[in-house]
Amino acid sequence: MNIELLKCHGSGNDFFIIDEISHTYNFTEENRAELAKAICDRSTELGADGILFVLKSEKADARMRVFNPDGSEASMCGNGLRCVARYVCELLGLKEAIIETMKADLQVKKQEDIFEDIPTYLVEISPVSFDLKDLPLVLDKDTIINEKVSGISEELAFTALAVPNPHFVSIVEKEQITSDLQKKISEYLNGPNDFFPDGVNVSFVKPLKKGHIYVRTFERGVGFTNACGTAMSASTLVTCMNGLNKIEEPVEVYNNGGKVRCVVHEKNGRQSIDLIGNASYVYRCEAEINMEKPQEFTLSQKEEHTGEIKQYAKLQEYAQAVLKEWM
Ligand SMILES: N[C@@H](CCC[C@H](N)C(=O)O)C(=O)O
Repeated sequence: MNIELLKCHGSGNDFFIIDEISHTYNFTEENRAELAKAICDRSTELGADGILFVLKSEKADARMRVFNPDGSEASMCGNGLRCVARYVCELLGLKEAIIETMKADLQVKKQEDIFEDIPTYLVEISPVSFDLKDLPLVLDKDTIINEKVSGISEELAFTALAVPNPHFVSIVEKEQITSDLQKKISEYLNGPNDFFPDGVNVSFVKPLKKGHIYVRTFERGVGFTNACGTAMSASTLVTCMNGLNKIEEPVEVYNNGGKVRCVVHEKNGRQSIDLIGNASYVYRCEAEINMEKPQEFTLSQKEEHTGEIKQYAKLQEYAQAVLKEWM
């Protein structure tokens, strides 16, 4: 089977978009999982943090399904949704759209460029839940908000929230960022453990100065990535709950792949977050894939988006310089 792939990224969190609106691939569920394992494998010519399948929707402008490199399906992906937002808006000639995801239909909108000549989209991150059953996190209580959980860390306090994919967030100091603590906790919680039966995305957040934070995430089904959009959104909310930032005010969120902007909203006691950032294209190619042996693919017609790559490098350089100064 010949499959068209579009390599894209949001904050250096990179994905392949597979368009099932314009093409009929007739993937089975097993095909999707196996395809993710094969083409996201970084030891191959391809490699990515996930696949974004873009499908027709009966109730929205399009539907997004996200698969992690380990073949698991994620309920949401913030950086991926910005890329899908751009793809769908350009495909359908729209400035805003509604995208159906596993648990919610979400609003996406074209925005003013976050940095010179960087295609920028705003995506809605919601619903938010602190109910441990929604992650799930197995503990004999309903929520974990800024609490130490015995058996996970005696040192750090965490907040558990679903947006709606599961996140475990701790506000830390620089020493904890540079230590191997996050790796140890994340690997434990994403292996066989008594707390998170489905694994969890684990983020360390370092406040830089008012309105600016740094977030690093170990993603479930992936490992450390340059950035995780839902994690940066969840982390911004956690900093607002801690009085470090304010609801309705933009927060600049730095990450290892660049920067985004998050705005937390609260209405009738329910929170949602706007995640605003780049949706960049890297290259397009065609892959000849035998679904019986997807790891033995061959590639053709690679076409690079060199202008976008160069432009994004400037944003990255800027973000790195800020981090060097403020961390
Ligand atoms: N990178 C994503 C999140 C992808 C899914 C995550 N690994 C999970 O399993 O929940 C983002 O940008 O939000």
